[in-house]
Amino acid sequence: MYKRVLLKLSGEAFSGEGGKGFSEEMLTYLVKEIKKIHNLNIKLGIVIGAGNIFRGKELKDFRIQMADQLGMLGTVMNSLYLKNVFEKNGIKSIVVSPIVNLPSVIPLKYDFIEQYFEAGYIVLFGGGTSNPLFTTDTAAALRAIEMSADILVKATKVDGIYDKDPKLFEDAKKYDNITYEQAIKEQIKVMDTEAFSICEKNNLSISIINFFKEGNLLKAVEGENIGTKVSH
Ligand SMILES: Nc1ncnc2c1ncn2[C@@H]1O[C@H](COP(=O)(O)OP(=O)(O)O)[C@@H](O)[C@H]1O
Ligand SMILES: O=c1ccn([C@@H]2O[C@H](COP(=O)(O)OP(=O)(O)O)[C@@H](O)[C@H]2O)c(=O)[nH]1
Repeated sequence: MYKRVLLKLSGEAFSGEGGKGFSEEMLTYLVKEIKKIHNLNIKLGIVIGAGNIFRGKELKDFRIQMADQLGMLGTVMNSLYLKNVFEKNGIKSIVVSPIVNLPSVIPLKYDFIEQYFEAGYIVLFGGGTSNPLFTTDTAAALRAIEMSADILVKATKVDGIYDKDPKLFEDAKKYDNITYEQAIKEQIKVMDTEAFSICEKNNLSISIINFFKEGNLLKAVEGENIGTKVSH
């Protein structure tokens, strides 16, 4: 079982696939899935996207730098939202972010992260990488390395990495294992090339799983390869 896990959650984990906003049903499901791994006494960091609010690319009339800043703020909003949901369910968490100064957001300081873990908090990393032109996949890779995670779990809406987009091609074939090199060469869209590259350089394995299948998150943390594992 992995002991230090960075979980990348799409904003769609809050809204349901393809949706916007916050769904009560989805949040109940999210809490149930998180409780299964939180009880295992692992050090858990979470990077949340903002696809349920803004994705920079979706704001067509905006300059991308502007749109991406809205996206990054969205990730902080989601982090605070999740902190509140966790609180109501007896789960201790803390929001850290380099981009905003708010009373319930703690500035990102590497030296303190371990103390939050030791005190039993889930650390919610908001604000992405703090730079436009990136996505939260890259932020997840960065934070995973910074917290010395054993694994980066990308919980998304497909069962893993396929030889082509499974949402578009019925005959797409899933890889159980793939190297970073192959993922980059084949320009696999499920995660940014930057994220693959950061993980490759730092020898951090990635587990791509379908978040919307009950029990998948627990299995991934227990080390079962239920989706696709990206490694050397
Ligand atoms: N080769 C591929 N294997 C798996 N998924 C792919 C592939 N190419 C494109 N995709 C698409 O990538 C999507 C997941 O990426 P993305 O939408 O960025 O996830 P998230 O919002 O969870 O960060 C899937 O819905 C899938 O349709
Ligand atoms: O380092 C970052 C991370 C995120 N974003 C912006 O925030 C949005 C939300 O993140 P993402 O698309 O990764 O969300 P997800 O698809 O995972 O819900 C992105 O589209 C970007 O516009 C950004 O500019 N820099």
